[in-house]
Amino acid sequence: MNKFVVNGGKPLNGEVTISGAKNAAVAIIPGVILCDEPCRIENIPNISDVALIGTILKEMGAIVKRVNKSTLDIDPRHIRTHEATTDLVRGMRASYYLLGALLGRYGKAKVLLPGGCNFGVRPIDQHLKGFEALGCDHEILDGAIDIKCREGKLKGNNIYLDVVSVGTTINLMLAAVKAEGLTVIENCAKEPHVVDLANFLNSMGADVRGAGTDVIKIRGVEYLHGVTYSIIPDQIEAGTYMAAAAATRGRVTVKNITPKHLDSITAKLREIGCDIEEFDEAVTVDARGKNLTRCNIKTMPHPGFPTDCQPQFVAMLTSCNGTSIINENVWDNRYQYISELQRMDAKISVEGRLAIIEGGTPLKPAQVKATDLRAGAAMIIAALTADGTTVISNIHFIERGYEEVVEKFQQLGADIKKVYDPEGELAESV
Ligand SMILES: CC(=O)N[C@H]1[C@@H](OP(=O)(O)OP(=O)(O)OC[C@H]2O[C@@H](n3ccc(=O)[nH]c3=O)[C@H](O)[C@@H]2O)O[C@H](CO)[C@@H](O)[C@@H]1O
Ligand SMILES: C=C(OP(=O)(O)O)C(=O)O
Repeated sequence: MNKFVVNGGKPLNGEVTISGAKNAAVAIIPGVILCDEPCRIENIPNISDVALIGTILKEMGAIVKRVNKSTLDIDPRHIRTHEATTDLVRGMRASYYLLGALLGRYGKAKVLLPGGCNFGVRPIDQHLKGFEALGCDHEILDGAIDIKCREGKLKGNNIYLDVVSVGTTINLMLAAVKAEGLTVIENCAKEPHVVDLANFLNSMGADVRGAGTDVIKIRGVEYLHGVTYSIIPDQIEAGTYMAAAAATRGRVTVKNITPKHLDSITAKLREIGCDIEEFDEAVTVDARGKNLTRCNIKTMPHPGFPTDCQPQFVAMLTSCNGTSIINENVWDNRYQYISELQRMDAKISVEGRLAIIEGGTPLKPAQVKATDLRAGAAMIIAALTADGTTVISNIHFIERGYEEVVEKFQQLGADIKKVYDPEGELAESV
């Protein structure tokens, strides 16, 4: 089992280049299924979730070729099945986008229920309600969702989402792009990756309007042509390096980003006392010599503070003076990692959706594990602040969403390496 070994206690310094956004890539790649011609997708992050969705598409018959580290050519014309029932589907959350894409192409889909990070229950009732409104019936059979259009082709409709859901907004956009007539989705998610998918679909000839607002209108089209499309930068990867800069009292310039996507993150870093300088496609976080102080954070759908940066900010706030209160408002159970931070002597208590951090006492090195993707990133940040050697296991979670995480932190001066530990393999298998 691979582990990260981190010798912490040094400020990060320098520049880091952010990769393409995981949560856009994992929507756009299945989106290619809807296209009637081959597509080239650029700025794809080299992460395991992307490898997984690429392999699933290949197994379905698509020709997927890596042109270089960040570019994939995908020819969906050879896909001959509306089914994705390989076990790989359970390895990630975003495999549920195969439902929308296959429904849009075939009017039917059979896809295993998805996996992804465990935050307690992750329902898909809103996805299914939306598909039903577009004219589909579904049943759950052998762990798969089997869904069929009642009349062969999906029909546009008005859909009001009961909760603001990224996955539902994206899945319904995928399903509706080739449906008959007009689909109106209200109470949509507004995340940058929702807008990126809409831009991708429109570049192929779709008619999607309003992405980035509460209401998205999609008029179905018959044909989508091939394109070359570049994925947006990863807002959450950027936020992770920004939090790490603050936690270590360093100075880091995060490059290849869209500063607007980071507004809620830069606002919090300014509030605790960091200097932030914004450029066209970069932002510098300067925390050198600062006496950083507490803040409160409530996670919200975009443009609110992203839940996917919550663990990284909790780890960072352990180093800031005063009591910070976090309100995790999106997921019921996204604090499993806090017991790992407590191993490092973090003074954090959890009361329902609140995490209360008594900051300002240094963390101590320990053996910890990543309990999920962003929790793993939080462990790296915590380890970078702790004087001594911290060993992080379960790093496959981190590799789901961070490209070259060791190399990028090393480039900022961190003492971090990946090691293979055969004993760990035994320990983790029991
Ligand atoms: C692959 C991907 O992009 N994953 C992201 C996506 O997950 P995902 O798309 O799964 O998250 P959603 O936005 O759908 O979930 C938001 C909230 O809606 C609830 N809900 C969702 C769907 C549904 O049918 N019924 C329902 O009640 C969820 O329980 C949760 O409380 O957005 C989350 C919120 O920004 C992020 O944490 C994930 O990183
Ligand atoms: C929770 C996340 O991903 P997923 O929904 O794919 O599990 C994430 O990116 O932080």
